[in-house]
Amino acid sequence: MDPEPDLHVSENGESEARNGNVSGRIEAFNCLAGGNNFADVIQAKRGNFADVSASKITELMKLGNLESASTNSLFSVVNRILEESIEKKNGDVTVRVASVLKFVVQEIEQRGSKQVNNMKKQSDLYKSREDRYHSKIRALETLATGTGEEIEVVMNQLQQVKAEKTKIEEETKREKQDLVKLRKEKDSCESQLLSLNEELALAKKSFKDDMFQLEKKAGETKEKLQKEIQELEFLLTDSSKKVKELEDFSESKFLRWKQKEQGYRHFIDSQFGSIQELRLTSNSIKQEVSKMKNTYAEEFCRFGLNLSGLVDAAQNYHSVLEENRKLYNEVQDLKGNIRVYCRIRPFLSGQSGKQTTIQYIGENGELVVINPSKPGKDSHRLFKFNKVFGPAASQEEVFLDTQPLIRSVLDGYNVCIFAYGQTGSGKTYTMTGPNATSVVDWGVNYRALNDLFNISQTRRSSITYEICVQMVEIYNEQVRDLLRNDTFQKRLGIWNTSQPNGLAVPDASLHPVKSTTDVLELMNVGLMNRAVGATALNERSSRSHSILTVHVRGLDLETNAVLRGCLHLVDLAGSERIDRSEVTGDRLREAQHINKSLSALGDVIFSLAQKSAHVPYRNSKLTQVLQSSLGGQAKTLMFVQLNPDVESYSETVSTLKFAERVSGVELGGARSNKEGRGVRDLMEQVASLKESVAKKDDEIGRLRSHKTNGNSGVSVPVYGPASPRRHSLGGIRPSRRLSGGKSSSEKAASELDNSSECSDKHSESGSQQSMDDFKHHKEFFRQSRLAVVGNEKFQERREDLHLKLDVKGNEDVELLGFGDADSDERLSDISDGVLSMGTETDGSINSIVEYTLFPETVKPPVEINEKHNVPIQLPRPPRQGQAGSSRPSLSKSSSKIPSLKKPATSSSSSALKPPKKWQ
Ligand SMILES: Nc1ncnc2c1ncn2[C@@H]1O[C@H](COP(=O)(O)OP(=O)(O)OP(=O)(O)O)[C@@H](O)[C@H]1O
Repeated sequence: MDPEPDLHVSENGESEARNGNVSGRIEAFNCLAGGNNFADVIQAKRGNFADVSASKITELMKLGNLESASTNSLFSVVNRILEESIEKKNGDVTVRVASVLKFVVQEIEQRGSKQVNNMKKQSDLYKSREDRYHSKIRALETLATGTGEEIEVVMNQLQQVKAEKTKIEEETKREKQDLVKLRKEKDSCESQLLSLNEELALAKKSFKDDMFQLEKKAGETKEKLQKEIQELEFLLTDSSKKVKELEDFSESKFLRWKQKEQGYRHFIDSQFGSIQELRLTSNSIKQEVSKMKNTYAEEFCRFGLNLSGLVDAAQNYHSVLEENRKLYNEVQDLKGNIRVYCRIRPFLSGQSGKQTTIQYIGENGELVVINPSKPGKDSHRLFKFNKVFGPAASQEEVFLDTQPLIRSVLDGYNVCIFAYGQTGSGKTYTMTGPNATSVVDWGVNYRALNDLFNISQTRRSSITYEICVQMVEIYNEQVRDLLRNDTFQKRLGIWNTSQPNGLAVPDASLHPVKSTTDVLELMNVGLMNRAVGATALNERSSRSHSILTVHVRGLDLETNAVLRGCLHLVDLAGSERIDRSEVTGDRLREAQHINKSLSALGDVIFSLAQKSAHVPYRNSKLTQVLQSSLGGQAKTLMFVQLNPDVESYSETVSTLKFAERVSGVELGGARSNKEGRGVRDLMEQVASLKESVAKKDDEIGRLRSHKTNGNSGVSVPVYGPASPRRHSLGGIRPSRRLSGGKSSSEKAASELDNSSECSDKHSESGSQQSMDDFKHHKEFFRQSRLAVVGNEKFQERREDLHLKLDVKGNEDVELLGFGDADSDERLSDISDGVLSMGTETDGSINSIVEYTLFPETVKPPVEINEKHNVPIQLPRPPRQGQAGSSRPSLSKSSSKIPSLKKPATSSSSSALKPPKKWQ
């Protein structure tokens, strides 16, 4: 900090140097002694200069406060004012600031001019002093020339003066320098002043603009406020009016409410009275209700007890239904009905927009198809089968219902499963499956064999099984072995009788298989060899019937009994009409053959349904191959495949009609091909009996000749052949046919009675041995008749034995009960002349039991049609209390089980009508 100068500048501009220092004086000039006062004022007002009123500032200026302020402080004041004014941008402040600035600038200017004047005056003063000193020097010089001493004094004085002079000169020099500095300062002040002026002008301008804007805004706001005030005033007047109205209204309402309140009070009083009354009555009602509640609770308890019984019954209803279904199937099994499962193919990819003919699929095998293109009364058709599988049914579901049938092959039954339906309806899909490599997609064939292997493995400790397969196809009425490549084109012969070993095509190669893998390999070979072609209905259509035959031979390790089962798995060729498949040439020939063979299949089935004496198996290779499974004691299952497309409606209906006829066919109860030890013992017994009979015959003959020779006087009557064999062949059979009313076993026993009587009568000297043998035989039949009621298998043995004794001689032993002979003994064109006799029973267990238990319900006697040597069924006398046959038809039996009743369709009776056309 500079020391505060103690120099005063008088008003007339003369400065008095107290310390004799010029620069100090100039500083003192700059830092006005009285400036402290103004600076204090400014200091006090710093940052709040806007609040200094204009009058006060003018007052301050008038008082000379500014004059006494230093230039630096004035500049700093100006700066601060400008900064603040820029910050605040206040219009009023700007005006005041402008005036202050003007004043300050004027002051600075005045000072500058004053300083210049002072400097001039000072330099004049110095000049005059110098002149005086010069004259003094000259005077002294003149004096010095007078005396030496004086000279010395003068010289000293002169030196002093010179020193003073140099001092003054130095001072002058310094002052000059100061002057230069002051000038410079003045220049900078002036330039600062200029820039300040410019800034002031700019600030003025911007302040003016701001002012204008603010004024404008103020005007607008004022207008707005005025408007709002007007509105508010208007609202105020309006609301006051409303308030008045409301007051009036509320007053009138208040009056009305008061009136109402009085009315309600009256009403409440009266209501209160009536409530009291009601309370009393409700109390009495409550008491009554509680009494009633108690009685109801008691009754509910009683009802609950009764209902629980009903609930149990309802819960059992479904199991009963299921049982009914099982029983129905069992009844069908016992009758030997062909089982029919219907499977509907889903629409294939790209067929999603197609209309379906399937309207309803029932749980109990009901199926309703409609013809959407021909709506009307007759557009709906109802069919009923053993089971209907919808489009969503999986391969596994389908097989689950087929499994029991396949398992019975291991118990020695013959089973035939075939798929029937138009081209592309899914026959191959069901039988083989779309992809042999995927187990999920496996069809019935693979699953069946897999199952056979699995079961045979689980039974291996008690029964050992051998399994062999054959695979043939029937293409254009030629049978081809699909598993023998070298003889692929070779035509195979078909045995024209049912073979004891179940080999319908003996020439076809027989392949032993030990695992499912073996089967898969063989079947792949077979499928590759199958004749396929494209038709308008299917890209890769099977143009042949393929037959996979599985032969099973089981040896019971305990009893040594041998089981023989045979499983035919048949994938028929498409059944569509020729015109639909749009084929010509070779394809036409194929289609004709296919249709012919399917038609022959229909004829056979129809003949079987009608129990015709003649079954035309020979009309096609297909029926010849399947003879053992269609007419024998086999279990048969048909898959009816349907294409749901509405365009296939007529095919679908004709397929369903065919299937319905098939489902009505009774083949007779299936029989197991079991060659047990008991049977073998019996056969041995029979053989020894026959031997002893033959011996007796010889003996009798010998005795007779001996008597004739020895006693010529006594004539010995000559009888016909005394052997039971000849007797049975000649005499017994016709008598059996006409005997009526007796069961086969009884008849056999009576025949034996007759024969023994005959022996007694005619061989007076017959040996005791022979008599014993016959008695033993007779006794055997009696025993077996008693046993049959509880033992069906024994019954079968007995019948076998009866047939053996009755029909044939020694050579029949091999065929008894083990082959695939037609148990109904219907006359087939294949067995013409071999099994020419009829029989009283249809060979089924049912009928045998029926004969045994109800001898009066025997079948009508059969007469021989002389011309054709064919047995003719005579009308059967109606059984007591029963109008029809002793073997109730399906519809009759099902009428006893309401849930299983067949739908009353026009085609339901068709099983008894000859088909117009099978295809
Ligand atoms: N249940 C099903 N689920 C899915 N696709 C099926 C089903 N049934 C059939 N298909 C498909 O329908 C098409 C025709 O089936 P498939 O070849 O088995 O008929 P098909 O009756 O054997 O014909 P063809 O008589 O010409 O041999 C095939 O593409 C098959 O994969």
